[in-house]
Amino acid sequence: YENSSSDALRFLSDYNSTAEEVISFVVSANWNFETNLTDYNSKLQVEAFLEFDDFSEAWGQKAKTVFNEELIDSLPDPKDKAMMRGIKILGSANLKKTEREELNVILSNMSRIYSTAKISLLPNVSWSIDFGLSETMGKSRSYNKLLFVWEAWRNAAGVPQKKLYSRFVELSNKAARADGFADTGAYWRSWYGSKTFEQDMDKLYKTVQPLYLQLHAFVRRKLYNQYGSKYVNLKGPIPAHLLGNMWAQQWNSIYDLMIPFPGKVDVDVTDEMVRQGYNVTHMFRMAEEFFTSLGLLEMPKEFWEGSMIVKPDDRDVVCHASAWDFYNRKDFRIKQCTAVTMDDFFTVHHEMGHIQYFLQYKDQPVGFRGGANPGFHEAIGDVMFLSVSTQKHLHTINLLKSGESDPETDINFLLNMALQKIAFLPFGYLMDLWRWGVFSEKTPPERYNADWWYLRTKYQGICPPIRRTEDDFDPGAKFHIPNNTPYIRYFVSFILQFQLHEKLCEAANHTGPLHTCDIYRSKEAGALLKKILEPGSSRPWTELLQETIGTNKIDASSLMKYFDPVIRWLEKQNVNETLGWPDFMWLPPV
Ligand SMILES: C[C@H](NC(=O)O)C(=O)O
Ligand SMILES: [Zn+2]
Repeated sequence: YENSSSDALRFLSDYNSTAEEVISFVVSANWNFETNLTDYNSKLQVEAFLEFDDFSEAWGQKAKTVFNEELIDSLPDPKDKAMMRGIKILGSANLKKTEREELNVILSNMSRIYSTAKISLLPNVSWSIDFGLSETMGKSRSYNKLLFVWEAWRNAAGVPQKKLYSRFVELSNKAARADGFADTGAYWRSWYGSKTFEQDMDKLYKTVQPLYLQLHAFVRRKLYNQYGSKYVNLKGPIPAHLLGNMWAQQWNSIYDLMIPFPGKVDVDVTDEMVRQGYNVTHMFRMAEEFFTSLGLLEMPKEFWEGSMIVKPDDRDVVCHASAWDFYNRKDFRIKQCTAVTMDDFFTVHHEMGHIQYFLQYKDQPVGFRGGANPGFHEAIGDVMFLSVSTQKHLHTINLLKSGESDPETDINFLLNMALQKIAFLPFGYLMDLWRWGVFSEKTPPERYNADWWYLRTKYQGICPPIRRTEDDFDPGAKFHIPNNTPYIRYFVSFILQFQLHEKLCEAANHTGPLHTCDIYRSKEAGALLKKILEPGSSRPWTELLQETIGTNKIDASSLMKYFDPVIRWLEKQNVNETLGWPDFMWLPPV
């Protein structure tokens, strides 16, 4: 190739066809490891990632040496410019061979430590996070049993990661800085195309914080009623193990402690699913039919042949659910250790939302097979489930006897949704606030845990139920840290999904409150969604959003509109409550 625009375009098309084969090979090796966590598969996974580094280096160096900035700037199509710029980012291929190997081995080990961590409650009964531990955190109402599980999980899954993680940060930053980024966090934020992304997110969080404070005060009062004044301080942070979830990130498992109007129809249809003999395949087929009812694409046969939808009983796997694009325009899979529950029915839709996105942009060049920004990818499936979880839809699919609602049932429903969506917002925000601090080195290894708990108390208003020291590494006990999956995408998604829901409901000619909208079978809604998904990451997300839903901002007004009835109800419940946690340093007695 020489430094000419015709050669640049030839280079890009050659890259695109070669990249598919290499990426497909790497994804397969990664799949084989995550669905069978053996030493042998880890070795093959690391080797595949090293081959990908060689590929990135070869093509990246060529892009950097043959085509200069002026030429790239002169390319007429902004898509070609963007693609060329992407190829020039070498990532871990910037590192020496020995460092590349070290980095990939660390990532493989952190992933395996997390997914194989088990704790035993009884002799020869050991539980992993997905089978036993999460269920206990959701169901137990014993302060001390919750505490035992909460601490044991952090000892098994978090502590062993700490030294691996600090070395990972060094290597990851070295690679990012060689690409011209300040650190890994700056590289991750660059995917959102905003020079003021950190400020944007801080402003966005401030718009939803008042809603969170109302929910937090209400839930704290209910936990005070349940566990007493010894363990719950009505002016202090809530002990983190009492919220029904291993990470206190979503609180719907303790909804039964606070049902506003008991005796109404139960929005959690798990029992009915089991009664009707639902199996996992049926859950996947139901989700698929929701998408095809909108005129969107069905799952290809390779999906049904290749997916892993239940936990195998003969080997260790990464159970945390995920959706996979093999970048060969043929293989698309979900890996999920699915149980017949409403929570898992939600996750099936979440993961299938990713697959639908993959299918819609599969004919884009490889470099554009991604979300318009990562928050889009996390939002699609959740938007579908905002319709599926309505009484109207659950009645339509025969999981509820009546689709009729009334104001009190609405409050019940909206509180349950608030415990999933509003409770999540500070957690979704702080996960990468902590990591951006780590990558920028404001948070050095000797302050990993202290800074983590400062953010957990500052934003979530929760506190550790027992003393924490720097021998602990509590961030490591949350999947996305050892598995190096960025997280601000979920914060963006949990707000964006209500904007999309509102516009899809308009397209579906929905009338009435937003929270009762079900877009099922609306071809108009499907057509609008298709317009959002097809471009992948080939266009700036702000332009795409402006063109499709009439705004170029992530904005919480739709979320506030959806939850308005329950926020007003909470404000009434909280008239005598302290909002926030002025006793910031309070801790429960051990
Ligand atoms: C919200 C996020 N979802 C996901 O990983 O798919 C989580 O589970 O922590
Ligand atoms: Zn996801």
